[in-house]
Amino acid sequence: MTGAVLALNAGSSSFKFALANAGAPGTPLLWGVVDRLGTEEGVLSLKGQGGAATTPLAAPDHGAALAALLEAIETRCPGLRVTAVAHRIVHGGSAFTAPEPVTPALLEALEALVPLAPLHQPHGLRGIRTALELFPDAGHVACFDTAFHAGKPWVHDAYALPRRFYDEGIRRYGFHGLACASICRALGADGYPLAERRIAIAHLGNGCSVTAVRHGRSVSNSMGFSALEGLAMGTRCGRLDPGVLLHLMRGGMDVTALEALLYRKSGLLGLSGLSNDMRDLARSGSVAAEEAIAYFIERTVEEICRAAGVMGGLDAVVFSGGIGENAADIRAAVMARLAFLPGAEGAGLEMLVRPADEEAELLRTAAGLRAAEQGHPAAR
Ligand SMILES: Nc1ncnc2c1ncn2[C@@H]1O[C@H](COP(=O)(O)OP(=O)(O)O)[C@@H](O)[C@H]1O
Ligand SMILES: CC(=O)OP(=O)(O)O
Ligand SMILES: [Mg+2]
Repeated sequence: MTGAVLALNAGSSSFKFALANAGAPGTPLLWGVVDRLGTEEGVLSLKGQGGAATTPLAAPDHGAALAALLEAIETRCPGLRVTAVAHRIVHGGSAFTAPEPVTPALLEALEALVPLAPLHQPHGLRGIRTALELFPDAGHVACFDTAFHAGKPWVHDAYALPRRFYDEGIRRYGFHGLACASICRALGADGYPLAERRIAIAHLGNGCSVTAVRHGRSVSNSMGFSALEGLAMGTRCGRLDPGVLLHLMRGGMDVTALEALLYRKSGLLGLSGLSNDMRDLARSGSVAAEEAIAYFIERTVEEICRAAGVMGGLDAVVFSGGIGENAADIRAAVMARLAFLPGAEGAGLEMLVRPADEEAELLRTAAGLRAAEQGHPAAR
């Protein structure tokens, strides 16, 4: 009996898990998500062992979501021995560019990055602490959103500040790396000629980014030092002239108020005055909701064009994330604007849709960790 591996993924509007036999991480036994965190329409969805089910959860926060997920695992897979847990940690900073076994020193280092990812890092770390208590005999490994982008060219890693700031870690790290890695792996498995292609991964969820991927490697990501830069997101502002920050600070706004403004009150929510959720905006019909959607599309087009420029051309756009996977009208609007781009061998720009399967990457890593501990060749 090899035991089971568990993946925990704390997103900004969702908490997800997947559970698989250690010997078959590619076919999860049970998968679940608590979605629409912080709203009255929270919902727990489960698939796999025990069948598909959805249950409403009023105003769940990340803590309540994690508890509901762990309870579902216990109820649906009683007595299962979890031998390894892989955790999505959004920010690895400059020190962590590959999966890291969880140790007290690692937790301390990751805690120091909480201010750089306030919508994610505390919840990822909460997942680790809770799972350490629940599965004390399992191996735990932290996997970083930033890691996929770690090898990108310096010009896409630096801000034009004095050099010492780069040396101090003020860099454009980029995020959504586990999602990008899962998409590249899935494309490769489908026989897509990734090694010869320039693709833009438009990860459009509650957090949104565009990654330029050439020959299967990240060249640039629209997010930067934090997961604030780039596209307009559910509640995050994306691109903003830093002069606005100076102005607001001169007007008396402190760090706490600025953080709340930029991370929690802006983006689709701020523009529409209604909701961070594209589903709500799509059915609202209000002028402000329409404008928020138009703004979202415009920024997405701009960032995909930037990716094309960076790679000297573009062969395909891959849509993923809650919006990218589900909102066909948003995809169509973005692709219509990009129709002028020639695509591979002049055949037109290709559009692909792939799930952001961060859990798949995490399960693979967890299974590899276990195999490595047992000296098994599958660890390679
Ligand atoms: N059917 C849908 N149509 C349009 N947008 C959707 C749909 N389902 C989800 N979304 C959007 O996706 C977002 C959640 O994206 P997701 O990638 O699951 O979350 P997270 O960024 O928290 O990981 C929601 O806030 C909503 O804007
Ligand atoms: C990094 C990030 O924004 O992640 P998510 O889209 O899961 O919130
Ligand atoms: Mg996500």
